[in-house]
Amino acid sequence: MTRSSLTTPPPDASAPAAHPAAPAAGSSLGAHYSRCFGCGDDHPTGLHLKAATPDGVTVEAEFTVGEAHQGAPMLAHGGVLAAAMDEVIGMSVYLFHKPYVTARLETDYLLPVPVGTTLHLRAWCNGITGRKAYLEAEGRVGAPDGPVAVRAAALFIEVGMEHFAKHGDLAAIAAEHQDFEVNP
Ligand SMILES: CCCCCCCC/C=C\CCCCCCCC(=O)SCCNC(=O)CCNC(=O)[C@H](O)C(C)(C)COP(=O)(O)OP(=O)(O)OC[C@H]1O[C@@H](n2cnc3c(N)ncnc32)[C@H](O)[C@@H]1OP(=O)(O)O
Repeated sequence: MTRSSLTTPPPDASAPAAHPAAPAAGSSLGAHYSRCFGCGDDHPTGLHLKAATPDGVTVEAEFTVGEAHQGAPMLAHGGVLAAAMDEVIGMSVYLFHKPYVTARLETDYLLPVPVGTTLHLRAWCNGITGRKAYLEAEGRVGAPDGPVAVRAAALFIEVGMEHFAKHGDLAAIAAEHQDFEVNP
C-alpha cells in the first residue's frame, strides 16, 4: 500500500486489543443501519456488504459488484470501490465500541473489477492514539486469497454521539442499534 504519513500510525500508537464485548470469533456482523449504502438491506442499489469478524478485531466481508456500481461499461466505478473500503474499515473500527468517522481515505486501484465479480474484503487496525485510529483494508478478486484489486489506508477520528445527533438523525440509527454502547 502506498500510504501517506497521515494514515501511518505514529510510533506511540498502540495496537488495539479486542473489546470485552466484541462479537465472538466467527460472528456475522449485521447492518448498522438498514438504509446504509454500504451494508443496508433496504438500500435498493447499495453494496449489501456481508461481513463477519474472524477474531473480534478484524473484519472480513464480501461484496458482489452489480450493474448499479458501474463506471466504465461493465466495470466497477472507483468511487464505489472506495465506498466498499470505507464501509469495511468502518465496520472494523466499530468493533472497539466507540463511534468513529472517516477523516481520510487513501485508495490504490491495482486491477479493473468487472460487474459480477465478488470482492473479498478484509480490514484491520494498525494502531490507535488519542482520537485517531489508523486502519487498512484490501479487496481480493473471487476468493479470500485471490489477486488484490484494491487497497486502502484510512484515518478515522473518534467522535461523540452528539456528532450524529447534531449533523444527522441519531434517532434513526439508535432505533436499529439499541445495544450500541454510548459509554463503553
Ligand atoms: C446511535 C449511533 C451509533 C453510531 C455508530 C453505530 C455503529 C456503526 C457500525 C458500523 C458503521 C460502519 C460504516 C461506517 C461508514 C464509514 C464511515 C463514514 O463514511 S463516516 C462519513 C464520512 N466522514 C465524515 O462525515 C467526517 C466529516 N468530518 C468531521 O466531522 C470532522 O472533520 C472530524 C470529526 C473528522 C474531525 O473534526 P474535529 O473538530 O472533531 O477534530 P479536529 O481537531 O479537526 O481533528 C482531530 C485530529 O484529527 C486530525 N484530522 C482531522 N481530519 C484529518 C484529515 N482529513 N487528515 C489528517 N488528519 C486529520 C486533526 O489534524 C486533529 O489532529 P491533532 O489532534 O491536531 O493532532
